[in-house]
Amino acid sequence: MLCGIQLTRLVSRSPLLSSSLSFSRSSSTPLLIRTVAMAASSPRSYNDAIDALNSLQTPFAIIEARRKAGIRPDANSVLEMRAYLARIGYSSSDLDRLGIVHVAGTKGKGSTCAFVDSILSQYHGSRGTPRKVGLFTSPHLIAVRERIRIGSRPLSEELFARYFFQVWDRLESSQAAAGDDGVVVAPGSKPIYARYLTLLSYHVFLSEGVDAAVYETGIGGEYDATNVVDRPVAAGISTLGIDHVYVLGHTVDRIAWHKAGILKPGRPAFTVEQVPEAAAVLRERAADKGVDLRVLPVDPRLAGVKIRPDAAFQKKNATLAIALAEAALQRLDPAFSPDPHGPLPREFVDGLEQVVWRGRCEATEEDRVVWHVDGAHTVDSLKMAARWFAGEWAEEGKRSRAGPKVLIFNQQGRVEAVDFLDGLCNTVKKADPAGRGFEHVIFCTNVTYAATGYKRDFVNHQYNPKDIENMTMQRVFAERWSTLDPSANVMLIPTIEEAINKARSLGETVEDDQKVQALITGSLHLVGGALGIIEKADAL
Ligand SMILES: Nc1ncnc2c1ncn2[C@@H]1O[C@H](COP(=O)(O)OP(=O)(O)OP(=O)(O)O)[C@@H](O)[C@H]1O
Ligand SMILES: [Mg+2]
Ligand SMILES: [Mg+2]
Repeated sequence: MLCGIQLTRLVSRSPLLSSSLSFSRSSSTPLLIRTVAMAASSPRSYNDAIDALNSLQTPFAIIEARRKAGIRPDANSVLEMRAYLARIGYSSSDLDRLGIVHVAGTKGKGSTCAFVDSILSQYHGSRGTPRKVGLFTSPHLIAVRERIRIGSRPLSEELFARYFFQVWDRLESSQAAAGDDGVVVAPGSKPIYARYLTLLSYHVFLSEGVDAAVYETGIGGEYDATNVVDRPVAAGISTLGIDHVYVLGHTVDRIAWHKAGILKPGRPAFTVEQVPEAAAVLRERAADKGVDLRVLPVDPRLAGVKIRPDAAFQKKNATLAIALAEAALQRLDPAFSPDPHGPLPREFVDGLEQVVWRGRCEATEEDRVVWHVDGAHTVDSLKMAARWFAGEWAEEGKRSRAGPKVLIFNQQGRVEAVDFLDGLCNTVKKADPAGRGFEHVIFCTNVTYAATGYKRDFVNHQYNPKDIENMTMQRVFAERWSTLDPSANVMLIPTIEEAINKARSLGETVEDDQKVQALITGSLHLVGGALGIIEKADAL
């Protein structure tokens, strides 16, 4: 026992750092070369591509050094992306062929993009327009390839590997020392992980003849890798709040400044209602750029449309998606004309109702456990997730099935994550008429399996390996939770697999008609790993 916290397995004995990959952080340079050499001589499979991609992650030590030196992404980041784009054979005007809908925001970017994609795919199905719809999102839930979709389906492993190495070879063979904007990137060099995937997405979509591509920004907007698009068919900014404070700044107005970087002169632009500080910055930046930014109240045409979850935040996402899809269709189909007062076209309703966006407010049930899974990882979105869980739990209560509440939580990257816990704890307590919070609270790492470590697609060099081995963050979380709710049974469990097994074993102790009500949240990597284990498969 550790200050009332039960340590379920001795952390020092856990194989946390064993991974399905052959290289370690301490020897990344020579092994990186080996990975590349292997890739060149082998059949170049999907796994080879993921290994090569993982070698492009910035190691923890370099991230730390940059942080200490105060180095942040700046205008050069975008110039470098343009240079890389040129090296793989494209100019930013080639991107015009993609009919890009560009989305930034702190929360709801991915959901909004998925809605737009789903609506456009319905249109494709019924009218043949667009010809092909592409979707680029981040991060991934189960596998890297789901970040690049065509026709709403993740790129196949085969296509991913083929295009991945085409980009790789073009970059390696390029002798150019300067991009079209004069920025020098070393000959043969490659951009880091997220930028490489962005570059790859352009190559995939252009090669495959995509004519409507929906793009989620990675971090921010102004200096984001996706911000090489000069003429999007429309830009949208979803709900703003606090996240990525090191890169974007600590206040919502700084954050809004970055996000507004995707607004482009003369191009349709939309946002939803924002907190006043954010709204003011968006307005100012839009005016500076000569952009007519429309602020959308929740679309009244959504009445009667079954959006999941049926929550205010999701209606905002859907509202933004409708406006973006309308703008894209106006470009593509001269016959299309939106009717702001009439009912939504069938394709919009079907697109919104049938969207698949996994790992967000997702419930799945087994014998003794109902799993509630949500990848929220900011203060605000965790409150949303907690509210959703509390609502679901109340419904289960009406059916007398509500067994004990179990939380499985992790957030690896953000030191401020300990402050996420208060809202989560209190929201759930408030929703229980007896004022009880989670009876059992498990903090684990994002390491997938007890025996084999990380699944390849989740290998992450960006965190301090010692912190993971010692469960440093999780210990801080556990202590905070014990203060917030002394009656909770707080546990530290090293891997996702073991955390799930623990929740299942709690299910063995409940009454026959009851089910453990488990919430898994705090990190999309946690949630993706958990879904893979719960479903015993890659849940793509
Ligand atoms: N508009 C919103 N406001 C607040 N929370 C939201 C909103 N939309 C979604 N969320 C919450 O955030 C979670 C993540 O949603 P989504 O994937 O759409 O966000 P995102 O902006 O792509 O986030 P990230 O890329 O940082 O993971 C959802 O599961 C939900 O709990
Ligand atoms: Mg984010
Ligand atoms: Mg996202």
